[in-house]
Amino acid sequence: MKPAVILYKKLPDDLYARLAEQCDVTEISDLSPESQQQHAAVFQQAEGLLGSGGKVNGELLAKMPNLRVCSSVSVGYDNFDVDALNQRHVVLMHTPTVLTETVADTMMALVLSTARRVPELDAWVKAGNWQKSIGPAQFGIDVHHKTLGILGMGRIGMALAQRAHFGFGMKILYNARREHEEAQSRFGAQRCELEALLKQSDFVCISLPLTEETHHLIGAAELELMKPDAVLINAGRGPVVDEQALIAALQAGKLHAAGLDVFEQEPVSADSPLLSLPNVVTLPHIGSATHETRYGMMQDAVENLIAALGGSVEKNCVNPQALK
Ligand SMILES: NC(=O)C1=CN([C@@H]2O[C@H](COP(=O)(O)OP(=O)(O)OC[C@H]3O[C@@H](n4cnc5c(N)ncnc54)[C@H](OP(=O)(O)O)[C@@H]3O)[C@@H](O)[C@H]2O)C=CC1
Ligand SMILES: O=CC(=O)O
Repeated sequence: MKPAVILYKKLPDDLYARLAEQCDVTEISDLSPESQQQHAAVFQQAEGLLGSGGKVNGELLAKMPNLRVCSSVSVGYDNFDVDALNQRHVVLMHTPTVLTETVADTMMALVLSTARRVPELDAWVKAGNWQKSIGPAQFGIDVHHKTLGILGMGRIGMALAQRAHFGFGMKILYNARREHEEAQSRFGAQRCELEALLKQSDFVCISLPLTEETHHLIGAAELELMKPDAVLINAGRGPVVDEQALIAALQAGKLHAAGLDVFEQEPVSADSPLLSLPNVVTLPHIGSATHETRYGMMQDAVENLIAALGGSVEKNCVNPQALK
């Protein structure tokens, strides 16, 4: 008999067919309490769960006594209670690597668009304001040969460093829990304490996961350490930055600009002051959102689920120890 699987994300037809060939699939819209109530019997039976977004915690696991594998269409897994999964011997699969280069492209886009004020000046031109030669009021700041500080020198941090160093001649600083020798040898990247990185960087780029340690890692005190003409880029998770502190720092002119792909609350509230500050570039969490990469992530998530349901967790598993 095929294992019962809940799918809470739309898949392209070919990937749906591949999943359905191996699993007995029930599609639902999301993991909301209403959905859990409406499909209680399906949750009760399911051995696998595939999708993205939504909290998977002890409360949900209690409704899924047969669950063996969760497969997330994301690399970040802060919405999963991994301790609760481990206790229940449920393995969690995710999609690192396939999205790395695309997310690094997005971060570089935020670096360039904040420095050169691309969205702001685009709106200015389209509003008919370009009536004579531009002057200092339209100038930006250079990116090339500046110092880029990376918080979280993992897969995405490395791909960003590659672009910044080889493409833009930038000096690379980083903060991570351990030394990354490859970053040193490939990009001459220097590992720094957080305080030194914040003081020295022209661009501070966050590619950190959200954990208890990284929650509000960047608050008022940290923003105060940054140069007044520095730019903060966050494509990790919103709550790594204390958003109220960031708003206050931007309003007080303590930073040159911010580029944000992630927010404390998503979608960001329409009345957030971040949306009316001209020096803030906002994106709707599109780090990995290209047709090619999103397809690749869904494909990996399907294969990860099938492999893990068959007992194979060599690749893309967050908690292989849960199988023991
Ligand atoms: N905006 C978007 O659309 C996307 C956002 N993301 C976010 O990016 C994150 C990173 O992805 P990826 O690069 O693949 O992950 P990795 O696991 O490869 O890298 C994470 C890095 O963060 C470092 N780190 C973790 N905790 C701390 C800490 N407390 N202090 C300092 N450094 C720390 C790790 O350090 P060490 O090396 O020392 O272990 C590691 O270098 C994801 O978890 C997700 O939240 C990912 C994809 C898309
Ligand atoms: O935010 C996206 C992810 O893959 O993590």
